[in-house]
Amino acid sequence: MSTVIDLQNVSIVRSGKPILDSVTFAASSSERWVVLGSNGAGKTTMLRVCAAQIHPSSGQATILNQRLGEVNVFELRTRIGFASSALANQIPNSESVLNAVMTASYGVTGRWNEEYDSIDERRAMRVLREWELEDFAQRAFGTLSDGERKRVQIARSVMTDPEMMLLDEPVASLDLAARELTLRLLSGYATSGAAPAMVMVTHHLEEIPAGFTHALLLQDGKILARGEIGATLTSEAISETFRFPLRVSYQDGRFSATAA
Ligand SMILES: Nc1ncnc2c1ncn2[C@@H]1O[C@H](COP(=O)(O)OP(=O)(O)OP(=O)(O)O)[C@@H](O)[C@H]1O
Repeated sequence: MSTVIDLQNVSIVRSGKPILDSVTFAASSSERWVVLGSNGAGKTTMLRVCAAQIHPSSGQATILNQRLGEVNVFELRTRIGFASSALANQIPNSESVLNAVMTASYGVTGRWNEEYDSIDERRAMRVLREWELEDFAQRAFGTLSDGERKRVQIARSVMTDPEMMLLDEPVASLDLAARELTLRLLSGYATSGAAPAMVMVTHHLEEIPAGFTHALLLQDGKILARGEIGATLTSEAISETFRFPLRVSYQDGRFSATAA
């Protein structure tokens, strides 16, 4: 077991305001974290620090044993799987699904002049199969439904066999069937022995895949609570996080919340 994320007093300041405020957080390779918080709490910002996409304004961020500010982030990013809508928006609509996944090998979103080996293509096809996307391999990315696009984002993020996987709202806005299919696949991946460390951002307890082990609650850029998932996702802590009285339930590995 090794530490994959080590944030020490990390602050991110934008327009003179701290949007992450002295965050100290560590995650190890055997942990699957969910990050919850209301709109604007700083979840995506924190995930982008972990993805080596932004540097702390102050404090230290060490990702996969590389300290941000002292390393080539382009190399580091190839070791990190990152699935987000912002990244998916950069994939050209005309790109085939196979290419949308395969181009992750080069850290690019559209195919240009890179030379791919047949091994890249075989791996991309295997990843598409694992995420139940093989029938879409030759379809243009722009013709997919939201649910299919979200799964392509995830498939793309695992293409490089990453040492850490970061997911920004991987099932937000999906219909019930698409959400449950994606959560089942994510849960299977999270609980397979080969899975890397995972950190997933979401707004909804219903969107936490079974098998996630830890939770972190953010509010106004600060950590309110963190720890083992069952002990952290209490009605009290979730009510405080969302500043609304909520009751948390747990059944068959899944959490849910309703107004108290
Ligand atoms: N470049 C920027 N300049 C100024 N403010 C910013 C900048 N980037 C983010 N913010 C602000 O920082 C806060 C945290 O943003 P972030 O996207 O991390 O929140 P979030 O918890 O992911 O929110 P949501 O759940 O709505 O996606 C927000 O209030 C946002 O408006």
